Amino acid sequence: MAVRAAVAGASGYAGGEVLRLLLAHPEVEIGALTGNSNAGQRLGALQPHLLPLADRVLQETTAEVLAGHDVVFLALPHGQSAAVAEELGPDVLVVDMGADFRLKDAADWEKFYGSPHAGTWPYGLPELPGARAALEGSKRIAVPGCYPTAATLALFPAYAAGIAENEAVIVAASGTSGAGKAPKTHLLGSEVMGSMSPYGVGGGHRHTPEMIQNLGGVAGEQVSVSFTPTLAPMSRGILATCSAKARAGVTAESVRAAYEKAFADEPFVHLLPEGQWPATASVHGSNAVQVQVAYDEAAGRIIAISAIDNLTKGTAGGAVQSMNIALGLPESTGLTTIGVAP
Ligand SMILES: NC(=O)C1=CN([C@@H]2O[C@H](COP(=O)(O)OP(=O)(O)OC[C@H]3O[C@@H](n4cnc5c(N)ncnc54)[C@H](OP(=O)(O)O)[C@@H]3O)[C@@H](O)[C@H]2O)C=CC1
Ligand SMILES: CC(=O)N[C@@H](CCC(=O)OP(=O)(O)O)C(=O)O
Repeated sequence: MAVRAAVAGASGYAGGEVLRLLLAHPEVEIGALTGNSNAGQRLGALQPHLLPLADRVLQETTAEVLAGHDVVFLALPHGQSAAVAEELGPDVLVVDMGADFRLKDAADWEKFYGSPHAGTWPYGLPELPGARAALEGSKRIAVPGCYPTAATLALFPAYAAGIAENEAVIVAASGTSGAGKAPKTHLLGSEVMGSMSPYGVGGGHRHTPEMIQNLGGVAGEQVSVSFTPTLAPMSRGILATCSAKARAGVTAESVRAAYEKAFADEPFVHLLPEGQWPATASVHGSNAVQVQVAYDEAAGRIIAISAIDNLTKGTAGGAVQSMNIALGLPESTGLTTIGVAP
C-alpha cells in the first residue's frame, strides 16, 4: 500500500523540492499540499516545473488538512512547525525541514533563534555515527540545516578517527535558493549576479551551534567552530571548505584512511579520487555529496571540502532519505546520485 504524504509549505523552495523528489518515489502517493499567503492558488502557477501537480490547489496549513496522511513534510519558516506537529498526533511521521527540533541545547536555541525551544527530534543526517539507529521507526525527524549538512559530512570523519584537535574553521559558499523564495533586498538579481559576499560573520550564523553539536557529538568533547557563510551567484549548491588542526602523528595516509573508512558503505557520499576536487555543478539536483580531503603538512591542518545541492541533500533529499529509514524502506528509494550537467 502506498505511503500517503502531505507537504506543508508547498509553495516554497524546500516544499517544491520535496515534491519533485516524491513524484519520483515509487512508494509515495502525494496527498494534501498547503501554503500560507498562496493558499487557494494552483500549484502550477507557483511551481511550474512540477507539471504532474499543476492543477492541484494549495490549501490552508492546518492540522485538519494535514491529518489522515502517513507522512507530513513541514517546509515552513522557523518557529512554525511545533504547533502544527503537536496537533498531528504520535502515529504520523512528521519530517520537519525547518530548524525547530534540531538543537539539543535550549539556551543555544533561544540565543540564535530568539524564541522558546520546542524540543529535540532524531536528527536526519543518516551518515552521522548513531543517526540511523535513532531514525529507524521514528515518528519525528529533524532535517539538518544545509550548511551543517555540508560541513558535518566534510569534517566528522576526522573527529571520528581522533585525528583532529577540537577546533574547526568552516567557510562555505551557498547558492541563493538557500535563503528561500520570499523577496529580500540583498538577493536582488543585480546585487547577487557577478559577486560573492560574506554574511553572518563572527559566529553569528544560527547554523554554528548545530555544527558544534554534530562535531562535538562525534568527538565526545566540545569542538569550537568558526563558521563564515558566503553568498554565491548561483541558484543551488554549497561548497564547504573546512579545516581542523591535525593531532600529533597525523600523516597524509592516516587522514585518507579515516575518510575511506567513514564513507566506505555510504550510498550518497562520494570520496573523490585523490587530486579531484568537489564542485557544486556535479551534484546539481542530486542527493550526492562529493568530499575530498588533504593534509596540509606545513600548516599542520586537515583540509576537507564538500559539495552538496542545498535543496536536495541539504534539505529535501536528506528528508526523503531519512523518511525511507524511518519507514523501513531501502534508504535510497526515490533518490538519485545522478546530477545535471553542464
Ligand atoms: N532553501 C533551503 O535551501 C533550505 C531551507 N530549509 C528550511 O525549510 C523551510 C522552508 O524554507 P524555504 O522553502 O527555503 O522558504 P520559502 O520562503 O521558499 O517557503 C516558505 C513556505 O512557508 C510558507 N509560510 C510562510 N509563512 C508561513 C506561516 N506563517 N505559516 C505557515 N506557512 C508559512 C510559505 O507559504 P506561502 O508562499 O503560501 O506564503 C512557503 O510555502 C525553512 O524552515 C528553511 O529554513 C532548510 C534547509 C535548506
Ligand atoms: C543562502 C542562505 O541565505 N542560506 C540560509 C540557510 C538556509 C538553511 O539551511 O536553512 P535553515 O534555515 O533551515 O537552517 C541562511 O544562511 O540563512
